[in-house]
Amino acid sequence: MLSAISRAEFLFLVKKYYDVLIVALLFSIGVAFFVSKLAWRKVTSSRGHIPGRLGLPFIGETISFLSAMNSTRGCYDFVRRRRIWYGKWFKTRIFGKIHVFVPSTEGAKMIFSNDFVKFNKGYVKSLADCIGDKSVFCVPHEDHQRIRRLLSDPFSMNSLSSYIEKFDKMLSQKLKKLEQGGKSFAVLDFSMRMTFDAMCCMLMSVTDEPLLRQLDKDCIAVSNGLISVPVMIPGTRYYKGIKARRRLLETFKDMIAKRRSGKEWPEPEDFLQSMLRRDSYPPNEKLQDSEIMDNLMTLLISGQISSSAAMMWSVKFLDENQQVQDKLREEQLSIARSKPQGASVTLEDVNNMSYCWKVVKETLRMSNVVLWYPRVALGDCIEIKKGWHVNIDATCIHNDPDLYPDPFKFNPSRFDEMQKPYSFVPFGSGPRTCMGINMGKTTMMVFLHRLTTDVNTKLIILIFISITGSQFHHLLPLLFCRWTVDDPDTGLEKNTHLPRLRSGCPITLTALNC
Ligand code: HEM
Repeated sequence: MLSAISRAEFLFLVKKYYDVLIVALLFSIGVAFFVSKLAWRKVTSSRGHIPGRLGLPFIGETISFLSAMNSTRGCYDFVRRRRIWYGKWFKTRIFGKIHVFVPSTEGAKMIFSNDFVKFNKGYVKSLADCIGDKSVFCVPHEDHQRIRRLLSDPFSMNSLSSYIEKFDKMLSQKLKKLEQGGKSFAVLDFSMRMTFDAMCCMLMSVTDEPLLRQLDKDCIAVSNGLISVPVMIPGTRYYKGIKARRRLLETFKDMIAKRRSGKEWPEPEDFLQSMLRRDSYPPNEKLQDSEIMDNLMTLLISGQISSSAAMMWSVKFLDENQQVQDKLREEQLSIARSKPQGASVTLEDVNNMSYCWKVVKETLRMSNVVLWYPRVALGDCIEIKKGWHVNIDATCIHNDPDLYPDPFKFNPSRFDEMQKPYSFVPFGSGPRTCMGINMGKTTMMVFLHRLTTDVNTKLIILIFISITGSQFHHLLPLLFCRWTVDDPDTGLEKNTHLPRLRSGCPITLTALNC
């Protein structure tokens, strides 16, 4: 079009109609402002204000929140109740801060896509004190990008591939022992230990059992202190978290010193080594020791707690939905049959587990191991004021019957259909999306593979099937490893920000059901 008129003609038109152009420009700006205002109004509430109760200054509804935290219904009960009283959008005041719960895909989109621009991560003092202010969770925007980029090594496809094989070997050995023992065990304890050991091996090549258990104990104490009252009183979660952090830092410092002096040199290179290799790199291409240590802690804790809770919920949901379990077992057995006896699961196998991935997605949708994602408004944004906390309520989005018909039914096949944007956000979205998304996903899939296929009697059954003929193939899923949940209690753990069964979901593995 521009080429159709000459420069001189263009200048002539601008000169002649400049007043019309200015009016058109101002009009467009006005329209854009009006449209964005309308969009945000639609996002917040049709009534133009956010309902809710702020209560007394500072205290607000803190006591109700703490009492929900301290109940076996879990802290989301606080949100659930207010949603019944005020509707989907509501505001409240907790520990002196105003919080708005954002329950819609439009709201999630608005916030996720404006991360660092209009919103920043919201976190409490105890979190920064326990995990460290150099953690990727807490650092400001400028450092966040660099740290995130430099932390990406363990999440490359190569690292993931070797992680899967190591994790699988570890897992199948431990499961076999448990199945032989025939005793009840809590899935949560088991999955916490498995994920922690696998992360320690990958990040720092630690395999020594006493050291692993000490690190594990300290990381759990740090994780328990993340959301606590930040006062150093002996016996409190905060106190224990800070003490555990100091012990962890000592151990990490010791490890770093040994590696720098050449006393330890892991082969193949692990995450810590890949960080130390950068010692002579320019500042923006390496992490300082304090950044390495805070982020080691961050990866160990975030890698352990969310994956292990999700693994526990998958066992619970599959136990309550035997048809889904059978369908999953069928898929997993066909993968197991296509491999030599005793071979490890590979990344390629995981990529072929399409139904298993749907089971994992449905588990994450229903369990909501991260209930909501906290952000702070960096400026006024219509009804939201600067400094207010906005919580993207993933739980509400995942339970929305308009997005997920019959939302409390465990139905992995609902993921046969494409999801609407921002309607499935168990790993967050945008620049702060979970860094371990593939690791978390594959950890769960390898776990489900072993749980549904692995038994010592596998070979005997295969021989039996091949002798008796292929017409019995459909019985195969019935013959493999099954489990029974030994405690039907649905109460949740108290005083935690993660929904986890207080029973830890005890199960007994049974090799044969015939
Ligand atoms: C099923 C397992 C997992 C779930 C459901 C999960 C979920 C999440 C969620 C919801 C966030 C926060 C997003 C936000 O605030 O917007 C997050 C952040 C993060 N996750 Fe995960 N996660 C899982 C596994 C892992 C694993 C295995 C690792 C690492 C080994 C990991 C490392 C991280 C890190 C480092 C962040 C902070 C990212 C940032 O702020 O830039 N996660 N995860």
